[in-house]
Amino acid sequence: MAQYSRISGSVGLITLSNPPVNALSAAVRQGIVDTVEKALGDPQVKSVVICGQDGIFCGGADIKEFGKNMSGPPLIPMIHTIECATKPMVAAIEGSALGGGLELALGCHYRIAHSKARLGLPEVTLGLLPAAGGSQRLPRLIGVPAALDLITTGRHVTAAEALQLGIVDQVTDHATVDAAVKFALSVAGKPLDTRRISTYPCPHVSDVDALCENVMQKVRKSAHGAIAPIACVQAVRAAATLPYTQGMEREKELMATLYTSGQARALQYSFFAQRAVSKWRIPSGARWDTSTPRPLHKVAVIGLGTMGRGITVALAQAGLPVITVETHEKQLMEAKRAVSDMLNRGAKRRGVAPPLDKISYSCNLQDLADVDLVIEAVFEDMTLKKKVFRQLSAVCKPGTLLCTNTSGLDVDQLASQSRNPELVVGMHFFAPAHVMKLLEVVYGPQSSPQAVATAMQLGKKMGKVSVAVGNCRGFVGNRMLKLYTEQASFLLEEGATPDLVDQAIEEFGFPMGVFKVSDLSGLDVGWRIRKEEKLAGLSVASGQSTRIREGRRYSPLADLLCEQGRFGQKTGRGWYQYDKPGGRVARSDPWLHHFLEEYRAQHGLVARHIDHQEVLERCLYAMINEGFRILEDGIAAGPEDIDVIYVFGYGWPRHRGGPMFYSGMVGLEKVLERLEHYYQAHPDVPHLQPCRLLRRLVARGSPPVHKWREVIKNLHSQL
Ligand SMILES: CCCCCC/C=C/CC(=O)SCCNC(=O)CCNC(=O)[C@H](O)C(C)(C)COP(=O)(O)OP(=O)(O)OC[C@H]1O[C@@H](n2cnc3c(N)ncnc32)[C@H](O)[C@@H]1OP(=O)(O)O
Repeated sequence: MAQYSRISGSVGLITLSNPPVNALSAAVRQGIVDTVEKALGDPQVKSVVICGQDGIFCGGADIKEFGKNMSGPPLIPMIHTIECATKPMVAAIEGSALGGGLELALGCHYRIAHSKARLGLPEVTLGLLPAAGGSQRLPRLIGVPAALDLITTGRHVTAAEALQLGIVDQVTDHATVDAAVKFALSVAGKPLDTRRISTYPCPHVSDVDALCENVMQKVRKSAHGAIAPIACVQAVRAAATLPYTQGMEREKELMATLYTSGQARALQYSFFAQRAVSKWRIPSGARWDTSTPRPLHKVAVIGLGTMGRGITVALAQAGLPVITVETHEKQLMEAKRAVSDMLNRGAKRRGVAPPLDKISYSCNLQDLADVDLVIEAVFEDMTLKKKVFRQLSAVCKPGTLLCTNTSGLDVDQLASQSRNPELVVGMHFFAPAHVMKLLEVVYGPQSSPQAVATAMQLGKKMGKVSVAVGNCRGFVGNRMLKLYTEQASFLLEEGATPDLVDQAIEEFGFPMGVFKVSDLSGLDVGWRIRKEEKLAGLSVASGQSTRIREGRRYSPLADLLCEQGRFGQKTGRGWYQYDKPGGRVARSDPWLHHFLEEYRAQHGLVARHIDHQEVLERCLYAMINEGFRILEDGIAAGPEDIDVIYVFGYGWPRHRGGPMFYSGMVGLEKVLERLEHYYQAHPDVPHLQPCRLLRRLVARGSPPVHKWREVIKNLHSQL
């Protein structure tokens, strides 16, 4: 787990060896302890280089070991021994030095990094802090403000930035280990007193309390209830105000609270869930490791509205040649300007050249004859999309993959319009498409393994977290969201206000409450869909009660607001009021409260007191119940898929893992009991009826989330 050799006569070389990222498992830590002892005890060795096998220094502590009984040598004394060594210790950093990996490097006397290496202390993203001395050494090395930035955000820095900050001593474009060995030879025998970071005083900051308080306030605002960023500030403050040994005590104390917290469990689950979804498998038996994606030389986007433009930008930024098509020259030119602006802004931010030359613009569908993949992003209208699919099917070369960007339309219906339905998949992007990380890749019963693999790989290339999901109304994300927003409206009917509901949701950790999101995205979008579905507007069958549609409870509140022209931010009025159309700051609206009172009076509803707990239970448990139904239906392969969709696409607080993980944290019995309670109170809301899988899991003793797949498999085999 750590190999030892002597090279260039007097350099001891320690190579961490634990593929794929050389994580510091118990065996690796033991290997380091043993090989360091060997190197220090070998009189021939005058200096030591520590590197990692296969081009990566170290991805940090082995996250799989967290939550289990820790065995093997602990990191802190191991790093302390390295720092106290009387022979120069040099870290040769290639690939990544993250978390415990960087802490190990900070224990060394020198650090040489390859120019492509990335360094960071991302523990905060796992609900932890750098507790192997990282929170105490980094501020001593680079100063408190820079350390606060790196430790509270967990961001990775490039080798160039690391050099500028003073984290590394040298950056090389050549073989890193060779450079480190050369360096180690040059420093052999030199005094090390000035190289032990733990002995450095923390660089002076004029008002450390004010600085830390300022950062604390920022962190509190952006953390949405996450505790690790706050502990990170406290740990760095200890480095700035206490001697090293006392700072280490504080680091340990803070870590002890985080290490066993539910938030750390949720964040670590989320880390693995994000990776698990890339290993997709679908009911046809096709899977990630047996399906070969199609090479993409040229792709196309049809329809350059908001979504089409964002998708074009994401494709061009991923380095793909894109041809875009709009119906009219005027719209095409408008879109070209907007796309170019977006690319220019993105390039400026990243300090690179804008990939403007990757995109060509056309009004002629015939220009798509030679593309390998098309993403159709026209208006969300089935008739229009079908027409486009028929045209594409006639124009494109055989084998071209046809993808539709839709937020919920039936992908199978569209596939039926194509000559090759096996080459059709849905690609549900989230707005703004060049920014949002989530992509739902929607497969149908006929989609070929290659089509799914290609869309998944394309998503990855665009930097997205792609999740393969089955075809159903709203797919996974929007299908669940519908139940959440529906409950929110019911709560208004029963006595809540948008302010109260949003406050409860934001306190839970969502960046924005349900009504603020609705105002932001525009109430008219859902209204148009409900009118098409004949749930709203003039086409509603006469004689139907306003509050019942298709035999179940329906809230017409959003429709009524739309009838008044209250579409949200864009009209300056919605569930809230704004200072002007397009205004961003939501203010409570007395008109709305009065409107709700009148509505209740009109329908004989008596307002009752609703507390935050009920808001959360009604909105979140209804959504979670639908998540279980989605698993039951086989639309998502496992709870991780749903959780990743919610964390990356819907603002679910990552430190709560995702809706399915959260239900396990709450306790499945409790979720079941509360759903039963609410279903009894609202029998006209069938979605509150606890579904079979939830009942089955509770009957099986509520196994942890990673065991659910077995229960789901059994359930499917009985159907
Ligand atoms: C009181 C107790 C004191 C305890 C002290 C504990 C101290 C903790 C400090 C830490 O070090 S916490 C860990 C900090 N490190 C990280 O957060 C890094 C996590 N990893 C990454 O960011 C990336 O994996 C990477 C290193 C940048 C590589 O990215 P790449 O895209 O190349 O590969 P992935 O698909 O992400 O990963 C490949 C494979 O490796 C698994 N893995 C990655 N890192 C770890 C890890 N630190 N521990 C265990 N496993 C890891 C990952 O899950 C993938 O596995 P798969 O099975 O192939 O999906």
